[in-house]
Parts: sequence; structure tokens; C-alpha cells
Amino acid sequence: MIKAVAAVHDKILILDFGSQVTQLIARRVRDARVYSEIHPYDCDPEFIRQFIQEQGGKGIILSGGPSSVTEADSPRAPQIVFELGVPVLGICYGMQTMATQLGGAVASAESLGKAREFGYSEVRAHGHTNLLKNIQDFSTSEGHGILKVWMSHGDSVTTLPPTFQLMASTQSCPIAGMADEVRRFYAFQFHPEVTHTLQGTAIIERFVHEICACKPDWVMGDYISEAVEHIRKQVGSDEVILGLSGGVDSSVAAALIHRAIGDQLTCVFVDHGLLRLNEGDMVMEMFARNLGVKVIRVDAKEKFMSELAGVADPEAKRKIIGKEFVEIFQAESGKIENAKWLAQGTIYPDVIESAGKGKKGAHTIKSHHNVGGLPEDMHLKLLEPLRELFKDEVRELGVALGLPREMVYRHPFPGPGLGVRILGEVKAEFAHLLQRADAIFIEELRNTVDQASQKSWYDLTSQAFAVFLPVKSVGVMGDGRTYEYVVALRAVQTQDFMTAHWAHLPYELLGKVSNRIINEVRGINRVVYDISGKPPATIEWE
Ligand SMILES: Nc1ncnc2c1ncn2[C@@H]1O[C@H](COP(=O)(O)OP(=O)(O)OP(=O)(O)O)[C@@H](O)[C@H]1O
Ligand SMILES: O=c1[nH]c(=O)c2[nH+]cn([C@@H]3O[C@H](COP(=O)(O)O)[C@@H](O)[C@H]3O)c2[nH]1
Ligand SMILES: NC(=O)CC[C@H](N)C(=O)O
Ligand SMILES: [Mg+2]
Repeated sequence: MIKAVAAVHDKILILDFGSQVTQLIARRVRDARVYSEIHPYDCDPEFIRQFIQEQGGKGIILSGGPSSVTEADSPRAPQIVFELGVPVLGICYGMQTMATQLGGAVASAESLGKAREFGYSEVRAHGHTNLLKNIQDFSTSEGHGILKVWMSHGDSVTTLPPTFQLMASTQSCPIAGMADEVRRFYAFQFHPEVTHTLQGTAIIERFVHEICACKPDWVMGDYISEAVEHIRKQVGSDEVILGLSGGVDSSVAAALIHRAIGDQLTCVFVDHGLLRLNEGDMVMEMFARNLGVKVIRVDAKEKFMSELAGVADPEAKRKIIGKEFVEIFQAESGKIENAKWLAQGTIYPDVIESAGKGKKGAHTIKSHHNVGGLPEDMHLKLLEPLRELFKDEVRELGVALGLPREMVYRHPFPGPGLGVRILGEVKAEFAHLLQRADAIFIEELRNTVDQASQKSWYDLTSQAFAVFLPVKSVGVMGDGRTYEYVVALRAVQTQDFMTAHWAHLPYELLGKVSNRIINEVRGINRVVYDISGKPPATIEWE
């Protein structure tokens, strides 16, 4: 979250022990319209004291994490967390360290002779703590409340700390929740922050609104004014270059930064030859019309194509594209006096999927060009005001900033563009074929309205595009033999782009798109539809 926040909001401190889903805790707290900040578990105790006693902090949440409290030197919460008199919620590792620090005991699955527990579980909610009262998914014939939750742990609390009572249990995890209602310390072994825990939002809302007594007063309008103030402080009188793609994120970042620093911002739009059909002209036109921001268009088609020639490996291509982008940004910044910052529309999913930097044990799925690909010696400082937001929040912010709906609700388009949609080696010839096939697909999605919802299939899908497969297959057209390339269509539905379903497009629509592509794009004689979800596939093919 933006750190320079006025003390007027009630807020929650989240201490991060390195979980993959810590951001989701902040997300759920934000959904409850309460401001929160994430800080590392080992931050200065004096910072924590000030946060709580001087800046409106009303409660603390301890995240999960990959360590095991049973190991020597594993992380602990600063003791002050338990001494400030505010409510504390421990989640998974957060529960385990709370138990350990307050006099309970934790053991590993191995030492207990049990299996580790990952995924769906049903938890019995015991007693009537203030946190869980009347929150349940269903109740059993004996009248026990049951919560459907998501678990991900090896260790478990085996002895409650003195003064704690049992709050939840499962067969395999007898202490799945614990509470000390006098001190208002609560903890769960399961993860209330993930959407698979159906009552998770209700639990987090109960914690922040009722247990911590935070006012639900955090809205996008505040986000804007606080982000604006923060950007002004950070940038001072420096000039800022922003990588503008015409996509949602960089457009919203541009509007936000422009609101903060006006003409100190110059946007750089790179045409790398791997954009959608006519995209370059459209982006320039859209910006001139809507934003009143300075935009420079850089034609780098030849440079990108020559650097990519002969390279087939997806990660290698991504790294080259990332490097070329930065070189252009550096070169452009050299032309502007006092340009010291590179702004990008990086959002939270880019950050997690790319590297999970600073997160022990996190895997790199793919290097998003704007995160993994930046060189060490870049002389520009990074300004990324959307780095902790999810896509739907970025859209909400865009609307609040007054951007037109057509811009804010466009499907995302990856920075490396068709470079990761032409499998293997990128060639200009393939890019031309793909641009036309893709444009037909998008046009038909826009023009086909679903009767039930009265929405177009473009609006009913989160992202849709064509992929070029560099394999040839045999066909017959006009009695003649063809031997040409294949295009795959991809359309997905997703909320946060972290997981996605393939879209069940109507057969008639798919049929029409296939017909048009094969008839109109000479060089393609076969169209297939991708029916893989994410996971196990990803949205893009590379
Ligand atoms: N052609 C481009 N020219 C300049 N900068 C770009 C270009 N493509 C991507 N970028 C930079 O990389 C960032 C990440 O790209 P990404 O595609 O994730 O976001 P976006 O294009 O702003 O939004 P969307 O996700 O809706 O496509 C952008 O915010 C932008 O700063
Ligand atoms: O700006 C970007 N630079 C990249 O390098 C990149 N790779 C994937 N994407 C977009 O991220 C979302 C998730 O995509 P994946 O499921 O393929 O990882 C989808 O929306 C993808 O289009 C990128 N965006
Ligand atoms: N998700 C977590 O916080 C896991 C905590 C701890 N590493 C365990 O396996 O039990
Ligand atoms: Mg984009």
C-alpha cells in the first residue's frame, strides 16, 4: 500500500512472514474498506509502536509463511505485538508463532506421524467467540457449525497457550483455531484471506470492523489523494518518464501520476512491431483525446525484430524484450533534462508471478518484461504506484480518475505483445498474419451479444486473443491443396488473472471466427480453440 498515509484512517498492520498470499490479506482488508499496510515481520518494534499508538493502528495480522517454528532461528513476531493492547489475528504460520511465543506448543506433521494438509478442508467452529459467532457455511445434524476452508500447512499447534480457548478444529488438526477473548488474540490454521475459504471475507470483516473497531472509510477517492501526495513527495521537482502501452495499467498509472505532477510527466509509447493491428495509431489518438498528457511514440520495430531473430526460447525472448524496452526508456530519458524516474503500470500479479522477489521458496513462472527484465545498472529510479493493486482495483481507480470506460475495460495486452503469442522464433511475416487473425477474433467477440445477459462476448471474457503456431498442416481450399500455418484462439474468464477458466464461447461464434480467419488471412488454413484452465496452463502460451 501507499505508505504516506495521513493518520486520519483507522488502519491495520500486517506483518509478513513470507506467505505467497500475504497480499490477499491486504486485499480482503481493503474489501472491508479499511486501510492496511504490509511490513516485514522483523520491522523495528518502535515503528510498530508508533503505527499503533500514534498513527491510528487498531489491530495487527500475522501472515503465514514457509518457515517452521520448530526450527531454530525461525522468524518470530516482535514481542511488542502482544503488548500494545490491540487485537491480533494470526494466520497459519502467524498462529504457530503466536502459540509458540505465548506459551503453547507446535509440532511438525512428521513428528506427529501425520500427513501434511494442503487444500480444501471442513472445519468445525467451536464455541461462540466474538470472531466466529454466526459465521458458518452450514451446520451438522448435531448443530455444529462448519466452515469450508483452504489449508496449507505441515506444522500444527498441539498445546494451547494458557488463557486461550479452542475456536476451531478438524479431524486431522485438533487445534485449527484458538482465541483469547480477554486480550483479543485470535488465530487460525486455515487461510481466511483466500477466496476458497468461503466465509473468509466475513471473518476478516468481523475482525477489522468489530474486534478492532476500524471505521470502514477507505475508498478509492482516498487512495487517489493519498497516492498523489505520496508521488509528489517522492518525485519532488524531478521529471518522470512513463512506459505507456495503451493498456489499462499504464493508462491508469499515467492518469494518476499526471494528476500528481502534471507536465513533469512524459509518456513513452514503444511500437515494437508486436502490437495488435492498428494499435499504435489508436493509442496515440486515444491519449491525445482523453488525457492531455505528453506522449512520445518511438518506432523500434526494426531493432526489436533484429534482436529477436533466431531466438526461440520464451524466457530468452522475454529478457530481450525487457532489455530493449529499458534501453529505449533510458535513451528517451537522456533527452529530457532532470529525468530521474521510470514509471510503469506494474500491478501486483506481475510482481508475484515474475519472481516472488524476497519471498523464500517462491518459483519464477515467467519473467514479466517490466519486473524480471530490468537491468541492474538502470540509472532511472522506479515509480510504480499500482504495484500493490489487483486488476479490478486498478479499473476502479481508473474510473475514479475519470478515464473513459472503453479504456478501463479493455482486455489486458502483455508488454512483450505478439512476441509471446508467436510461439518460438518471432518473424515479421508471422506477426502480420497473427495481427489480422486476432483482429477478426476480437471484432466478432465485440459484435456477438449474449442473449441472456445482453452483453457482448468481449465484455463477457476477461482476455481473448489469437496465438500463432509455427506448424503447418494440410488443407483443401477451392479444390487445391494447402499447406499452411495454424492459429489457436484463447479466451478466458478470470477475476484477478491468477487463476482462469477457458471461456465457453458459443459454437456459432467460434465457427464464424474460424471461417473468417481461414478465408481472409491467406497463410492460415486451420483454427483451433484452447480449452485449458490456469492452472495448469497459463493465460499466454509463453
Ligand atoms: N509498448 C509499450 N510501450 C511502453 N511501455 C510499455 C509497452 N508495453 C508495456 N509497457 C510497460 O509495461 C507495463 C506492464 O505492461 P502490462 O501489459 O502489464 O500493463 P498495461 O499494458 O499497462 O496494462 P494491460 O495489463 O491492460 O495490458 C506497462 O504498464 C507499461 O509501463
Ligand atoms: O505486461 C505484461 N508483461 C508480460 O511479460 C506478461 N506476461 C503475461 N502477461 C499478462 O499477465 C496475465 C497472466 O498471464 P499468464 O497467465 O500467461 O502468466 C495475462 O493477462 C497476460 O497477458 C504479461 N503482461
Ligand atoms: N502456510 C503457512 O503459513 C505454513 C506454515 C508452516 N510453514 C507449515 O507448514 O505449517
Ligand atoms: Mg499491456
